[in-house]
Amino acid sequence: MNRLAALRLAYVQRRNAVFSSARFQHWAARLPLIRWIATRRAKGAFDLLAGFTYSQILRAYVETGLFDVLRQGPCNAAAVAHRIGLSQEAALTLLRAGRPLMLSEEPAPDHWTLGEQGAVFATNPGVQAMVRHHRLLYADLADPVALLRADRKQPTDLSRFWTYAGALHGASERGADTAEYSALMAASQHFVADEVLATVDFRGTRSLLDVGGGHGAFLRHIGSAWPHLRLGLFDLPEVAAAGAAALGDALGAHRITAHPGNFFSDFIPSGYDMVSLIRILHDHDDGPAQALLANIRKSLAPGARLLIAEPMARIPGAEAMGEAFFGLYLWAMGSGRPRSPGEIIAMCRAAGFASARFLPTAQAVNASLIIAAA
Ligand SMILES: C[S@@+](CC[C@H](N)C(=O)[O-])C[C@H]1O[C@@H](n2cnc3c(N)ncnc32)[C@H](O)[C@@H]1O
Repeated sequence: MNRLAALRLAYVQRRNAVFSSARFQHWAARLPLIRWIATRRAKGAFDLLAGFTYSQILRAYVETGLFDVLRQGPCNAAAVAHRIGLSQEAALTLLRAGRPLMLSEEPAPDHWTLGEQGAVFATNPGVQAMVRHHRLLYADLADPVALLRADRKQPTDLSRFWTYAGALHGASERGADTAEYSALMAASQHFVADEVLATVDFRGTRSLLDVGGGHGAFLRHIGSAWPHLRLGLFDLPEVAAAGAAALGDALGAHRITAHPGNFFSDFIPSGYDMVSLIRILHDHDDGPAQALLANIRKSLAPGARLLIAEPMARIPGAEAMGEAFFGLYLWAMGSGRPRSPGEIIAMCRAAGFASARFLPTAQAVNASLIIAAA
């Protein structure tokens, strides 16, 4: 351990000893400036304690259709109850529970409307699809210690969801089982594509190959914004075929090439001057992720670029999204982990890329970006 790390460690141990002393807590609650900090910390601590309740309130808003009801205009509790199929008392409890979370608001007595957060959720089918999907993670996290002790050796609700979908370990897609995950990915894709469009200039790029491109939602966004781009979609055979057909209908078949294959064991087609990996790398453990990067690197001519877009770990201001949320999500899924930009850049260099750099985005919870050049 170097001197700086030793000093940091000593400081953190000393700080924790002070913070955990009952005398310090008593004193901090009384001194004006410290009290402000202590109150904020206490609120943070309470949110940690109670956060699962907030998420379940949100889920109830989505699953009862309460957002849709409130979206249509002010409504009294009796009408809300009738429309979402709850007793009036239960509906009122839910309306009131969502009020401090800014999901609902009561601007005039018994006139309920959407709150500030509610207005965002209500108009966003992608976020609502995520909320619905999280019932699986919630079930897997019911006993978090058991989940961790199982060391990813036992199936979970999330691993079943993704395995049926054929998304992991190179399994083939199995017909209707893919519908739920494809719809989920497509519904949430515009968050990622918007970050990419706001950050990356495609003017000098002639062709783009999306590896693990699913049903083509990412290419549809980028291809609509940049009509000169020739587009390739690489995914497991059944996915690539369905995705390319839908993309062809949307953007014109002449612009689209389907590349069915397994990105671990098949060649990645060459001739593209940009390859994208959108929400792919974090799904895979270090060995396969490194092999995938090397496979892509082999396909690229000098100067061609790789774009990686996904939620990353250790992004300032979005730390909990990375290591807390995605850390546990991917653990429960049974494969992959969120990586910091530094880790991904090191992996790109190890795969033979000449350079790799981090591009910050406005909303890191949607995705951060790395661009690597061959
Ligand atoms: C998490 S989804 C991401 C889809 C899309 N990139 C997005 O952001 O919406 C993972 C995608 O990788 C594909 N995939 C998984 N394993 C694969 C493999 N071994 N070869 C090719 N595609 C694979 C899945 O079919 C799926 O479309």
